[in-house]
Amino acid sequence: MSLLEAGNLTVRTADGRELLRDLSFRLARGDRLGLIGESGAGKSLTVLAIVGLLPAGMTASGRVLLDGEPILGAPEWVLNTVRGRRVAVVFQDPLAALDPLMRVGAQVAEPLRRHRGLRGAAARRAALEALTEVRLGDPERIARSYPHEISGGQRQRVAMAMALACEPSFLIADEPTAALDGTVQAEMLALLERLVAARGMGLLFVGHDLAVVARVSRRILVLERGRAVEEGEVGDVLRAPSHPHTRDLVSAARRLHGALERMLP
Ligand SMILES: Nc1ncnc2c1ncn2[C@@H]1O[C@H](COP(=O)(O)OP(=O)(O)OP(=O)(O)O)[C@@H](O)[C@H]1O
Repeated sequence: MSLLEAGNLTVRTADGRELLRDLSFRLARGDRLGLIGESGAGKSLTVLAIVGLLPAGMTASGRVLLDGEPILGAPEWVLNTVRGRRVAVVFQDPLAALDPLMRVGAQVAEPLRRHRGLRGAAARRAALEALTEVRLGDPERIARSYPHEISGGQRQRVAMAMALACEPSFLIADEPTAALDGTVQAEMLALLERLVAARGMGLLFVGHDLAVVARVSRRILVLERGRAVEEGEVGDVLRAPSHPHTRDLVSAARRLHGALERMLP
């Protein structure tokens, strides 16, 4: 059985416009699928539809199964037990996931309280462990800080610690490194790869940068204007892209890479 299965997933606006059309894919436990496409292709709506967080007025149809259990259209109380415990999402902007008025440690402890019933010292200890696992130096200090007192890279690690605290089997990372600069981005990707491998989680990695998506994914699904246009193993897609849109993405990435190579001594 797949960890996640999306079948004919379609998202419509209130006035009936289809923003995502007939998207179908499967993800096995421990597998890594990259979802790539230009701005506006429908990547974020795919993520929001899976976790039942579409903007007001939009509706999703089709199937989304998690471990064989339908979650699309499931009542809110069911989704509340799924989100954060079985499926976790890390978004591009960690500030959006963090409460500016709450210390980091208390925020990381929150999902542990809600889903695992941890309280007091046990919750604090588990939160510190979660912060240590994402390789944050001096986790005690970080736990005492407010979000604005730590760097952007540290905030994204905190968001990752929150996402992973309850040991979900499925992680969705929606452009998690897009707001970070080069070195911090590379460190974050290495951390993500290590944690996904160590825990055997399924990963849906969303991005617009082919080099980044190809690095962390085993398979890749290309979206164009709300439709899947190509799917395959990363190596195959990079070597022999079959759809014109994929060919454009690959040649753009090659040009960028080639330009860098030429600038190097
Ligand atoms: N709240 C909304 N109301 C109306 N249309 C929306 C809304 N959110 C997104 N859309 C439209 O849906 C389409 C897909 O948007 P989506 O955010 O999923 O794209 P994306 O691939 O994630 O792009 P980006 O890389 O820029 O985040 C776009 O045409 C966008 O304009």
